Amino acid sequence: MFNLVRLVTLGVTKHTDDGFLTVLLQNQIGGQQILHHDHWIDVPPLSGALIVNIGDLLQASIANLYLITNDRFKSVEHRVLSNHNGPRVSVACFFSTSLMPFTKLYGPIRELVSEDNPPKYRETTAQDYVSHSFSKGLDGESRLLKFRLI
Ligand SMILES: O=C(O)CCC(=O)C(=O)O
Ligand SMILES: [Fe+2]
Repeated sequence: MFNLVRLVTLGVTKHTDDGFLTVLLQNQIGGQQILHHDHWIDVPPLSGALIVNIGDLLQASIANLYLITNDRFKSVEHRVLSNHNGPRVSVACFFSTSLMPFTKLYGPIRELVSEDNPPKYRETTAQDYVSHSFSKGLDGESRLLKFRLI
């Protein structure tokens, strides 16, 4: 249920992750930043600490055992700056079924929607969502817009 992908990071432009959760270990070089109220904040390297990022699918949808949060949780915008203090290594586990051909639909969890808080996203499979993410690339605009109802 997860993909282990990261290798050596040379720098990554602003984006959110397209799965449910990402768990990440970075070495002492640092470089990751999150966007908070329009300011980039360093995520300092802490020996033995893991970074856990919420991804788009957790923000927008929910599976029976996960959550579908209808924007209650937000996928964090983040980026990685490369610097010249030494080789940067990060190891990331992306929790998603990604491009596997599963037909399970993810949409806002019933318990979190109401007349006052209607669903903000239409249902999608993880495969369709990640295909959209791959074709869109990291252009700085949220991929969730395509699935947004209101
Ligand atoms: O290397 C990092 O710190 C993060 C990389 C990242 O954001 C990603 O692969 O999605
Ligand atoms: Fe990321």
